Amino acid sequence: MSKVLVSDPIDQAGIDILSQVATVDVKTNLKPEELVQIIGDYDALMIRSGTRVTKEIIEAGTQLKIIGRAGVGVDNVDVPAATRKGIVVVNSPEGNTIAAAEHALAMMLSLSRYIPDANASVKRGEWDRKSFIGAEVYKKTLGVIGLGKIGSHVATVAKAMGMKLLAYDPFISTERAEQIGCQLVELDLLVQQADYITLHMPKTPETTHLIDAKMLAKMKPTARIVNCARGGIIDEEALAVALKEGQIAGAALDVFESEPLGESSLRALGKEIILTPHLGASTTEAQVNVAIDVAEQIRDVLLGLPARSAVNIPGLGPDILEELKPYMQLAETLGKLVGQLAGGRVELLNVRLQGELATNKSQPLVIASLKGLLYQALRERVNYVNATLEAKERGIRVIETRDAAIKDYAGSLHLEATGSLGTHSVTGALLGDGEIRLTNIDGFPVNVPPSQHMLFTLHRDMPGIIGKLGSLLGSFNVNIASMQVGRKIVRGDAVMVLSLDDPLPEGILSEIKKVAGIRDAYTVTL
Ligand SMILES: NC(=O)c1ccc[n+]([C@@H]2O[C@H](COP(=O)([O-])OP(=O)(O)OC[C@H]3O[C@@H](n4cnc5c(N)ncnc54)[C@H](O)[C@@H]3O)[C@@H](O)[C@H]2O)c1
Ligand SMILES: O=C(O)CC[C@@H](O)C(=O)O
Repeated sequence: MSKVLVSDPIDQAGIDILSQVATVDVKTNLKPEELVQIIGDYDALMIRSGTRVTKEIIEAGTQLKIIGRAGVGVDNVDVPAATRKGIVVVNSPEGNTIAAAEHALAMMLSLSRYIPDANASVKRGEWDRKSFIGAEVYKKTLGVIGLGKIGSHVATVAKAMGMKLLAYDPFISTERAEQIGCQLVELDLLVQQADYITLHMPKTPETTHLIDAKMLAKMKPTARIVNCARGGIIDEEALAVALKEGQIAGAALDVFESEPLGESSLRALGKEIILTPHLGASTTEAQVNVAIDVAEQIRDVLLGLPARSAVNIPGLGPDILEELKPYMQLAETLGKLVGQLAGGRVELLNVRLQGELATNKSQPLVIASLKGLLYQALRERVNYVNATLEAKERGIRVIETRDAAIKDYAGSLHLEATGSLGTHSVTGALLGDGEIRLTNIDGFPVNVPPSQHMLFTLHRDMPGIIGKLGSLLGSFNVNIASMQVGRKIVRGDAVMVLSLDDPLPEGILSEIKKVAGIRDAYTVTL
């Protein structure tokens, strides 16, 4: 019989499902070194946010087939390490949506009426009615940043309470926002006009400290902000200053840059702030939902069936999976790349399956391309199961073509994304050893392996340009690992593809675009 280790508190409904097919050991509060010692005995690991599944733990899990995260965020799992070892990582993308949305709404109302402090004062034996004069949300403007599953539910309920809705989400279409009753606006306008702001996007390099001192300074002095998404989207130090100096009226936080929250200037503030210990998903209903959702997937995988919400490996039959697995990685990488080159909102994705990939069996590669494309917006919430639906909801049209006659490589994949900022294309193939090669960028032939940090320029092929770019990167202490120019004619238009050892520091992209001969530049993180 298989063995499952449950290392965080999980609802009994989940344990019951696992017990149908496996021996289940519940061992919570394990130290990392204790987990490394025992994980070798287990076929599956089920966690919540309390267990950090590091590379060391994954390496020691010699029998591990699946890691199940009872919740959305897999930020506590080293997914690349699991993928390398062929371990499926599954989550529950929707099980706690309502719980998190209701927590955000509860935070907004509590903040408006000072409920936590008023309650504490009565419990201290006081009867103070003057200190807790609140504000109504009716007819006020709510700015929703991140109009995905949770943001949409918050917006729908807020509308029913008579609020006017603004939304900012660079990956959502105007039509989709209007369906939910929101006016899609730029971020600056939202923060300037909103009486209440609620955050519902993932934590990414773009959203980290998105709400910083400058952004807080743009808000109304009566504005109140709620963060039930991820810690670090708000700069906590800047927020404490803004609240102390009365730049904004209030804030309610469920999530923190570092959890559990340690020493923090936020704790010293008064009734203008509410702090909860990451309780967004903590309802009985949500915990039952996520436990059942993830336990069923662990059960299925242990029985040799596909998982329905795999973050890393698709829920396909083992035979097709085996055949397509290397190409799935290619498709996802190309999707990530073309999405970042296109920037902003993508409206159309053209996927051309070439050479031996031009068969019906390759359809999952279209899904993998979409998963890669949507990763920028949705991070671990997009998977092979929901990618098509998420794309449809975002108004992304997908055109799939097949061309068996293109035989530069045994099989290759060409993606073209058209969005609000223009059209970009990438082509890629696999070498004999399974290594990915980018073979064409925006119509220019190249031959480069993808790397984590990349820089692409569109420029005029002329003497000195490579040197200028090299010294500019050097002056910012950015090390170039490799560089290649793709051109069609000498001294015509060209692309330069650079693999960098380090991420590009902020501000450098605009400097690069100023170099004479460079028309455009894009950074990509894979
Ligand atoms: N507090 C909790 O316990 C709790 C519980 C569940 C989820 N969460 C968090 O809530 C957040 C939202 O979850 P969800 O299920 O609604 O996710 P989702 O994927 O359905 O929606 C996220 C939305 O954010 C948008 N987005 C991405 N980058 C953005 C940017 N730079 N600016 C604005 N919008 C951007 C995406 O387009 C997407 O529409 C996530 O961070 C998730 O981890 C917290
Ligand atoms: O309570 C939890 O397990 C975390 C919930 C939430 O942040 C998630 O990512 O699903």
